[in-house]
Amino acid sequence: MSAKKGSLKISSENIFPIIKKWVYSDHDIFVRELISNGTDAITKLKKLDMMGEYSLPEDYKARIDVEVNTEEKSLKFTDNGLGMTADEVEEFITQIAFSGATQFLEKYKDKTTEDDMIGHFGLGFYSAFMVADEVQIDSLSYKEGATSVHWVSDGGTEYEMSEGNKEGVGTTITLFINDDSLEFANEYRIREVIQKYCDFMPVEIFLTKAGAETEYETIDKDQLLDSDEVVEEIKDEEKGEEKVKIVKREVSLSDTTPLWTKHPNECSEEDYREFYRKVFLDYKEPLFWIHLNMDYPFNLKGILYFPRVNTEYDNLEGVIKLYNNQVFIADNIKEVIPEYLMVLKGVIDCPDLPLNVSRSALQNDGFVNKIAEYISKKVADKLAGMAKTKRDEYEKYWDNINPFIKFGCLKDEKFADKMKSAILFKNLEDKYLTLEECVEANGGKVVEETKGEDGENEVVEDELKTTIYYVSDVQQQSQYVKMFKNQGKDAVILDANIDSAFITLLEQKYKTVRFQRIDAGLTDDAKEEIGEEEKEAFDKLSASLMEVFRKAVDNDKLDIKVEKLKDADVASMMVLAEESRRMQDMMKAYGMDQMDMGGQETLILNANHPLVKFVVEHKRSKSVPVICKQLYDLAMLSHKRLSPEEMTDFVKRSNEIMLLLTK
Ligand SMILES: Nc1ncnc2c1ncn2[C@@H]1O[C@H](COP(=O)(O)OP(=O)(O)OP(=O)(O)O)[C@@H](O)[C@H]1O
Repeated sequence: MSAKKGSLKISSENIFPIIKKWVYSDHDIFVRELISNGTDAITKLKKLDMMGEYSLPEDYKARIDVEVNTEEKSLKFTDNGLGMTADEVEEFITQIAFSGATQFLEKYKDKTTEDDMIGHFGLGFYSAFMVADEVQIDSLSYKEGATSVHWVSDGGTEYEMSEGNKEGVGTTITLFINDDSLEFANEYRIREVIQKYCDFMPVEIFLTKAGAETEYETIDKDQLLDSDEVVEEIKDEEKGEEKVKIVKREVSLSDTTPLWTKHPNECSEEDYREFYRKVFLDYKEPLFWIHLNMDYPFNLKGILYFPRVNTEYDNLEGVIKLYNNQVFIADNIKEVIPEYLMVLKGVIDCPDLPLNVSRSALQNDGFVNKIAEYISKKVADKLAGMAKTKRDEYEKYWDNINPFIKFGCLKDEKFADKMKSAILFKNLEDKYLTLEECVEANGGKVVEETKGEDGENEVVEDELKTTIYYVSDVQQQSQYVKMFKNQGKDAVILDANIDSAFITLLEQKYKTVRFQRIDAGLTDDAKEEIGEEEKEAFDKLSASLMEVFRKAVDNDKLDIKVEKLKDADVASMMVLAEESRRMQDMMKAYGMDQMDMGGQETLILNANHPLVKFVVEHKRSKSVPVICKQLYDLAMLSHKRLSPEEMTDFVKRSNEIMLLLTK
């Protein structure tokens, strides 16, 4: 061919300055773009072979070679794909790719944050100019009689094309790295970038350093492969061993058949664990995983892991890596993965995703919403299935996974519906019960729909509801737990932050169930009945106790109730109506806990206890104010945390009381 010069047609200003100072924080994406172009070229060549339009050499092995030349400050990307003729370079590179890149930049040049975009697909070949002053293409097309072509452009608007000397079908793209991007002319940096984007590319990728000395390795002779280049045979007569020195075998940077592309039946438990360690660098074993594998109505493969998290110390943010045909796109794309699944770690590969559009468009994309729905459904199916068929195993995970499941139920009604019988409650004996089992144990029945004749949801009277008692802090509420156990009653442990909102959701859904914290009130079983004949005297006693206590703790609004408790060990306790507690929890969640919403605690005094009796009988004693304050604080302690001042007072007073023992 005769040498040809030309200029890239642009309407107004030059796009290259824009490309160079392109706002991506990740200039490194050119690696992904060039390697994906090479992969596409290889796929096309294989297709031509399958269609009988070309026949691949017997020993054909698809590969992409990346060569870094630190002296020349250049990078070469070579693929053995279908190659391009001079006309095709003209068409694909100087026309289509160029106008594609121009359009792309036009669209995004005003967007300053990365958040506005997803995936950055689309800039393509011209992304090379983000890091290079000059780019060369050497290509030989698969077509019969094709001659090789050499194209060069120095990042201006001019290019030159002439006959080249590329041997072997395929394409080499050479980048002469600009001074601002010299980091990419370093083999360690480039290895890192390839691993970031191309870890699971479907073609093997080899990285070499120009001018590097040949490396060797010694292996047992019986390990020798046909492809090995033998340098020397080593015989150890004494040991009777035969070894061979070979040129060090190449190791591909990409795993071309990542686990998610395999059928679940072909993967062992250890495969899943190893993949998890490798991809997420998390050496804590995952709890379990879900392998997604779907062809219809859209293509989606992936593996989602439930990580073992320590909710107290670890942050709950997971990582979901998104791929398009094994090419890494981005982490944690909220639009594709339902928010409550963001605690998981996993990979999702979806070739059908429209990745070159902005995030705001994704939010309203029906297809993207369907993917999110599908993922959510699969997770629910897996959990519900496990709860049904492997209950023991599921129970073991429950403490770990329950906050996430509850969050999911609050966020997504469909998920909540599917999880209905997979929600567990741990009781005081560390047994796990479903809601149904809990309600039945309390003599009730779960009724989901309580619609009246007019179709409206009926209000169910409290008396007709089954109450499930719960403990939110086993240590703090131990006094109540003991009382409960003594009465032969049971309660469930709900100690996650999310539980308050979650039980409210359950009560809305199941109108015949209500939840009450164990210290929300006194159950009838806890107190002795007061006979008619003693009522008057008892009321008097109550009134006088109230007066003494209110004075002692200096709070004339303090709500006090005197009861005869069956448990003689309990002198005082605090109760707070469930509605008031939920209101307080809600206020706390909205950061408004400073606001006084009324709904005070009630101090219960046990008229059967000797200390309370002492107060009644010795109202004028000097010890009475101290006893009252102490009883009040003790009741408070097992109810909520004391403030620092209250705690200081309590400790000081306790010491004073002990001093009395020494006298
Ligand atoms: N290594 C290559 N081998 C063969 N053809 C190539 C190669 N690189 C680029 N091309 C041709 O140039 C065209 C333009 O490439 P470019 O990377 O700019 O866009 P694209 O790959 O079509 O789309 P995108 O990168 O946005 O997904 C490609 O469609 C392809 O026909």
